[in-house]
Amino acid sequence: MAVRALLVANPKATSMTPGTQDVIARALGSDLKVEVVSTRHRGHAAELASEARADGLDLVIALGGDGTVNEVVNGLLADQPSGLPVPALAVVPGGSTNVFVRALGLPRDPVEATSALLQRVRAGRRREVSLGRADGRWFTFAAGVGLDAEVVRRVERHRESGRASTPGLYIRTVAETVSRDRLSGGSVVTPVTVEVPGLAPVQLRMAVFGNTRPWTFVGELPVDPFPLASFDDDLDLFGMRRIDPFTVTGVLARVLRPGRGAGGRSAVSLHGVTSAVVTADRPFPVELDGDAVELRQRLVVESVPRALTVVA
Ligand SMILES: Nc1ncnc2c1ncn2[C@@H]1O[C@H](COP(=O)(O)OP(=O)(O)OP(=O)(O)O)[C@@H](O)[C@H]1O
Repeated sequence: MAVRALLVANPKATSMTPGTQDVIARALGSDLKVEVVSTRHRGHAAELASEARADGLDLVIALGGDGTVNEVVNGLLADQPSGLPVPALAVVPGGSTNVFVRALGLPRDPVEATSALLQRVRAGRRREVSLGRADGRWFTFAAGVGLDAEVVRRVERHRESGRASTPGLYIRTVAETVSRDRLSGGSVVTPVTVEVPGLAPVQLRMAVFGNTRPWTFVGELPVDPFPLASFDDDLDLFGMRRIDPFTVTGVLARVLRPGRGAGGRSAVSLHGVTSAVVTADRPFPVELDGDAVELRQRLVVESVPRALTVVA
């Protein structure tokens, strides 16, 4: 019997065109009984995924960037009557960075990825992956606070004013945020306190909880501050005590070499983090899977093993 699937396509994702979506939908339709819906607004992908579960579909395919994947995951795992099976997730990359799908080992090119995905569907290749949760909201590869979240927030503002999402935009925004923070005496990036059970609280200017590796990419280059992170394990924490230009440049130079980790005196690295609480004196920005969410004054982060089945 053909697999019943829903393709949730974000037409606003960076590398999506109507032609790409059409070609991918037709290719998937050759093997699957697939319905195609384009998202019409932020949050729509979550609604569609939640409905797909209620309708008893086998598979939900996200076509877009990491924001679309994040929404689909949150829709699939949203509260529903108990016992309702959760459809498996598959992803075809259509965004700018596409961290989750690349971490699953699928090609970056959407057409190549569709072909690889169809082979895996035919072979019945599925795996369970761990996920993270931040104040109840699911994340697939990373949750960040401090410098990282401030940069994401600023990049989003640039994108709203028409700038394209490119590695250069991120690098310029990191440099701009670090130098403004320095000139303002540290008031641009809110310092946070991170508490992990069993360890003394630590004051950080940046903290990223990673669910897989690499954390992200700069173009082709993986950024790999937590080389032990894996979908089969709890979370990793990569933190920085200082974010002056010298420290940031040094840490960046290390994490751009895969497998080495962050290291250095100002970096904090922890593997196997099951939960953490982040607090600050004032509301601080948070990013989940590369998208800014509402400011928080306290954030509870937890690891959820074997949370979701994916075709990979
Ligand atoms: N029709 C739409 N109009 C405006 N925004 C939308 C629409 N559909 C989805 N979105 C929003 O677009 C945002 C960005 O999408 P997504 O992350 O998939 O692409 P991207 O930013 O290009 O990729 P990446 O995260 O890999 O850089 C998501 O947060 C999603 O909520």
